Amino acid sequence: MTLKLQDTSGKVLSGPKLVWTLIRGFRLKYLWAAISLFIATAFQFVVPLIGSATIDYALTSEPNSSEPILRHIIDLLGGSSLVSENLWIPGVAMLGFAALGGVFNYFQKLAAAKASDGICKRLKDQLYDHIQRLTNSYLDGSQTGDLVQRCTSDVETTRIFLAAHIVEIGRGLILIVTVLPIMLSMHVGLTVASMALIPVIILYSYLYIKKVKHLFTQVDEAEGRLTSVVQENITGIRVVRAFGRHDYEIEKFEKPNSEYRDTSIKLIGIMSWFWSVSDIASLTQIGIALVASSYLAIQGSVSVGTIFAFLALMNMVLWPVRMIGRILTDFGKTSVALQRINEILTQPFETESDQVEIQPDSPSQGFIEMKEVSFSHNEGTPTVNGINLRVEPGETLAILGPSGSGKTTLMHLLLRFYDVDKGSITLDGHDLRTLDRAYLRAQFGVVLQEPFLYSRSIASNIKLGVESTDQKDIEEAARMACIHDAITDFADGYDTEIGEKGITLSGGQRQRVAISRALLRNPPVLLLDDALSAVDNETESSIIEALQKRRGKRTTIVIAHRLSTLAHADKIVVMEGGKITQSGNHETLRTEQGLYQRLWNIQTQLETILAEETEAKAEN
Ligand SMILES: Nc1ncnc2c1ncn2[C@@H]1O[C@H](COP(=O)(O)OP(=O)(O)OP(=O)(O)O)[C@@H](O)[C@H]1O
Repeated sequence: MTLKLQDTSGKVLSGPKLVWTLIRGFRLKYLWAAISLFIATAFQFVVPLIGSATIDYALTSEPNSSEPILRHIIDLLGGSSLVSENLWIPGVAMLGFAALGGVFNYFQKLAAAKASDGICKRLKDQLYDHIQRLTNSYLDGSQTGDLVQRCTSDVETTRIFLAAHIVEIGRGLILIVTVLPIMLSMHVGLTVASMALIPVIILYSYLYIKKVKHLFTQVDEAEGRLTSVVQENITGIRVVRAFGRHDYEIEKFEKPNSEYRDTSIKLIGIMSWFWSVSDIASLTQIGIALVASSYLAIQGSVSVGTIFAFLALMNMVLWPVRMIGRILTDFGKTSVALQRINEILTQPFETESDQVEIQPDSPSQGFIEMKEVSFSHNEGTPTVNGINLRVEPGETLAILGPSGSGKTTLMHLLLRFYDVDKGSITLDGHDLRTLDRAYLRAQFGVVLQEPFLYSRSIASNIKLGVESTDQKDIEEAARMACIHDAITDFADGYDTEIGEKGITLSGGQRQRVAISRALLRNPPVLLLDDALSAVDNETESSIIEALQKRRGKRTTIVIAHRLSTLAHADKIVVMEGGKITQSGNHETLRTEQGLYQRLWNIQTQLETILAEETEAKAEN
């Protein structure tokens, strides 16, 4: 069931409506919790009534005709003479009722815990699912730590509220509704004196929390920033060490850490005032009740037992009233947390498009065409501009260009991580924007510039994205990527765990595992973004040799800086400043003035120098 925490006009829900929507699907559990609570409360307030009746009717022999409830209780216990001679009877009855109250309290807590855990699991599932499908632009602009905090800490704040406080609100209402008539039936004046400040305390709590709600947002956001810094630091700990940036990082951490501390202290300070004032008000209420009941007792208009019952019942009501402050505080925090969660849940999916998306029946032929493609990450300067490219089925295209010239961006546009701003990209003649994204991405085998491997076995990393496969195919893909021998050298071979709980692969090994993963899919189009940058020359030529076998059958697009990786391609394009400045093949570009020729000359000169040095060494 998908939760929507906003109304049809897009306004985020608040107050009771928010809670009511949140508990959808778990309302029966809360109903059972409320019934258990009602029974528990009923048992609990019988206890002071028995005490009161025992004092009045059995001990002090002061029956008061205005308190039929107490007299009725004594009659139920066997009459005043029997009770006064057998004081264990009210004692056992009080214990029994208190125990029964405890049992039903347990039922209530269990039901509320099951409901709140269920609601939060659903919320986390929904968040996780939504994050998988968010647009790349949203993810580019988000801090990972903050997203993690929304999925964990914000959901936890919600869980605590749902587990403890919804039922507390119920308890407060039940107590007020049930205890008030009993108190009124015993003594109207004393009831008014015992309850006079309660509406004031409730109103004060409501207004106060409303006023400081923005502070909850500040604390939550400060915590988000802190989590982001920690997350970033741990991810980049090697860079920090390599550059000796400990002090800088500690200083950088200091700022959000102090900010979090300061906002928390500010909130605690303000909340302490709130608690103190509401405690003083509650104690004043008890004082008023004590003075009033003592006065009435001196006047002789109420019995000692009535005072005992009154004070006990008033305490029972006052406790949830004091809890209202805590409930409202936590509700304030929870609504801020839910707003932050809702912000993610209302982000559009990357698949939401006005155009009808088609899913061709057969795999792609690998025919790619780009016409006048322009795209900009940020408004203003285009990242790529006026790109025209044609890659025939089975052809190998190589892209070369200085850093930041837009090569990776072009590949991301092909995978439809982003949509083009102008122009069009087609696959087999279909505009990418009309193709089903899952179909589109299934046509590509991709090795990203920074290959990501999961903390799982090597085999599971290679077969990622392939429904079912046998070991033979995994090994074949690993052989093509020249990593099979290295894997079998590990004690656990393909079952070797990578990452936190396992071994750490070298940069070149990681790249080759990622290449195996892409090759195993046997995709119509293979995209390699600087995928051979970390492998040695010999391994590079073996991989290229293996890739050549795909030639004519499967399309390959290679982005690289080394000419040795590019030279074999059918077509080579040079990108500079987001534009294609040259295109041809190795032979034509080698002789044409431009970046390719300059790189070729540098490389040839280096080779000549190396050859001369080797010759000189050999002569010596
Ligand atoms: N997600 C993004 N948000 C904003 N700008 C981006 C983003 N990704 C890349 N850019 C910018 O777009 C430009 C092109 O980046 P791109 O990664 O396509 O270059 P590249 O040619 O692949 O570089 P390299 O050879 O270093 O990998 C760069 O100026 C980069 O800063």
